[in-house]
Amino acid sequence: MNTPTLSDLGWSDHFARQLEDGDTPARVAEVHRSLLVALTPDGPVRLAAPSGAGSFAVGDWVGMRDGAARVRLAPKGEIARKAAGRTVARQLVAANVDTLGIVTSCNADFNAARLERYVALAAASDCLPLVILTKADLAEDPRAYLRQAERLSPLVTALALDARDADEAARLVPWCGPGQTLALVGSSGVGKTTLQNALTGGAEATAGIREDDAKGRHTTTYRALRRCAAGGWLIDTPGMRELQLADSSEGIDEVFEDITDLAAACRFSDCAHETEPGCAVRAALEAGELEPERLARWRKLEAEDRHNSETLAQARARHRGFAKKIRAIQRDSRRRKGD
Ligand SMILES: Nc1nc2c(ncn2[C@@H]2O[C@H](COP(=O)(O)OP(=O)(O)OP(=O)(O)O)[C@@H](O)[C@H]2O)c(=O)[nH]1
Ligand SMILES: [Zn+2]
Repeated sequence: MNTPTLSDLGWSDHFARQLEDGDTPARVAEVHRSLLVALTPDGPVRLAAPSGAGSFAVGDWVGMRDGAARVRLAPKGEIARKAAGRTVARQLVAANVDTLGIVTSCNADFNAARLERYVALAAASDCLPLVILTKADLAEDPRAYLRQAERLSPLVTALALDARDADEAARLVPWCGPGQTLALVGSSGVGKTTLQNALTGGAEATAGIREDDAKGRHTTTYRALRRCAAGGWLIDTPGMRELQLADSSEGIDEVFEDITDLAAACRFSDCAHETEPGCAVRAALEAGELEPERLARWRKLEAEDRHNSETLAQARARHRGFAKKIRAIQRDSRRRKGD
C-alpha cells in the first residue's frame, strides 16, 4: 500500500492547532521501553522519548524535532486501564481511537452486563461504540441479539456477521477507512483475530522496527498500529486485549442516562434508591418503566467503578492496613507455635 498522507494517518485541525513551529507531526505506531516508532508521510521514524516512552500511547500524535518526540499533542480521546499490581495506576492503552469495536458472539458469550461495561468504557474514552456480533451463522436468530445490543444504549450501533466471510467482514469498512482508527475488544475466542486479518488482508503493513533491532535486524510488521486494506488503522496491543473497566464513571453515566436522569428527580440528592421517600428510581421500577436487571447492572458497575477509581493514596492505605493485619496474624501464629 502507498505511503499514507497526514490525513490518511488521522491528522486533523484538532492536532494542527497544537503543533508548534519547528515541530513535525508523527503518529505513534509502537511504544517501546525507551523509544517510539512513529509514522509520517515520509515513512516510519524511530524517535527518542526524552519525557519517557511510557507517557505516550499507540495512536498518539507527537510533535517531533531532531529525532525526538518533543511533545505529545493532546489526544481527541484516550483509553486507559487500571494497571495490574499493587498500585492503582492509570495506564495508557491507546489514544485517538475513533471507534471501539466491541466483539461478542451470538451465543453463550453474549452478556448484556459485559457489553454495557465496554460501552461505558467507549464513552469514557470518547470512542464510538460499535457492537460486532460474530458467529451470526451459528445463531438461529441473530436479529434477537442485535435488538438486545441496540437496546443497551442509544449510543450503540450493532452489526451481526460471520467474521470468517470476507464480504461480511467488509461491512466494517465504514469504521476503518482513511484517517479512521478502530480497536477491537472482547473475550478470547469471539473472533477478533479473524476480523483483524480480514480487515488488514492478513498482511501486516510495511516496515516496522523493534527496539532490540538496534543492530540492524529489521522486522517487517507493526503489530500495534496496523494498516487496514480500506486505508484506516487498527490498534492491536496486549493492553487492548486485556482491557477492563477503569475510570469510566463518566461513561457509565452516559450509558445509563435513563437511570441517572431518574436519580436526578429523587427527592434527596444522596438517595440510595432503597427506602427513601420520593425516590424516582423506585417509582419507575414499580411502574414497569425500568427493568430491575438494568438497575442491578448499574449498581454493580457503579460499585466496581468506585472500587477501581480509588486513589493511589487510598490503595496504599488499604495495603498498609492489610500488611499490618497479615503481620499480626503471622506474629500470632509464631507465638502460638512457640507455646
Ligand atoms: N462459525 C464462525 N466461527 C467464527 C466466527 N468468528 C470466528 N470464528 C472462529 O472462532 C475461533 C476463534 O476466533 P479468533 O478470531 O481466533 O478469536 P479471538 O477473539 O481472536 O480470540 P483470542 O485470540 O483468544 O483473543 C476460530 O476458530 C474462528 O475461525 C464466525 O463469525 N462464525
Ligand atoms: Zn432514589
